[in-house]
Amino acid sequence: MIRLDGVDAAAQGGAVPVLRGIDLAVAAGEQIAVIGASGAGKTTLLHLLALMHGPLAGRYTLAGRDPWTLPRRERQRLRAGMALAPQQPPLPPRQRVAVAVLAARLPRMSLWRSLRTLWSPPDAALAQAALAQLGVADKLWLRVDRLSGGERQRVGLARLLVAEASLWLADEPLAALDPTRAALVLDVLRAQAAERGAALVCSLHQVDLALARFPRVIALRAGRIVYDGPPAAIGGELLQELYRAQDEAPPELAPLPQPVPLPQAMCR
Ligand SMILES: Nc1ncnc2c1ncn2[C@@H]1O[C@H](COP(=O)(O)OP(=O)(O)OP(=O)(O)O)[C@@H](O)[C@H]1O
Repeated sequence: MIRLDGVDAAAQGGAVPVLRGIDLAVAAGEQIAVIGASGAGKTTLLHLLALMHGPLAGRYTLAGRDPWTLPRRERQRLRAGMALAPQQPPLPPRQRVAVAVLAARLPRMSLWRSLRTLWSPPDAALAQAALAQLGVADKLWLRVDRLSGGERQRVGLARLLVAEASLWLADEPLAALDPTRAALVLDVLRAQAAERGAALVCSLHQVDLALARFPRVIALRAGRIVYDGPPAAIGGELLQELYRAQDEAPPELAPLPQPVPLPQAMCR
């Protein structure tokens, strides 16, 4: 489905390489977790896969073609086959949840149908079914700015379920959820992606869930893939190495200056 060969890439809006020498293949219907410390390049990798920006070096191949050599329209058509759920879903605050969810289907719709969807969503039942899977069906007609952080995140994920995409990219989809809800939501994402035959690439800080629920795990450290394979072969040493910066003792702080005693007159 997708191949990256020797790819260097900057973060979106950046110019210097954040990812270096990335070799990676994503097959149709595969489920992959991407782990790594903050700043390791997980979001950049997901954005790169989603065709949000091209590589600085190396080659991106989708279904045998390099999308970055195609006309923009053609590339947009390829992009319409992918759905990205960003860390913070960019949902218009005054929009109804039903409209926000169904907006994920707009790239595949005619102009007339997309205008109708935004005005009076004809597929509200579809949005409701997706929201129900994620435990937020009762929010269908609520305004987006009335949602809690965790509800908002699940509305963002409901967009994957309705998007009719063959590649789902979820960037830290559990960040705003409590541990019980996080495991349930991850199971729904995995089951629904499998049912629809979509590949799922998911960046996660919950390493335990990544190792327990995904058949393939990619570990990034400082923009390089340091592991790509089944979770069973990931040892404690590799995990320590991945998150080493977090384990290091904090730098010794210089002592704070002693408070200067105020003159008696100012203390009354
Ligand atoms: N617009 C930008 N310009 C330059 N550098 C950027 C830009 N955006 C992000 N970066 C840098 O790119 C690196 C990788 O960022 P990225 O968001 O991909 O990491 P991440 O692994 O997803 O982190 P986190 O787990 O904290 O979300 C970081 O060092 C970050 O500071």
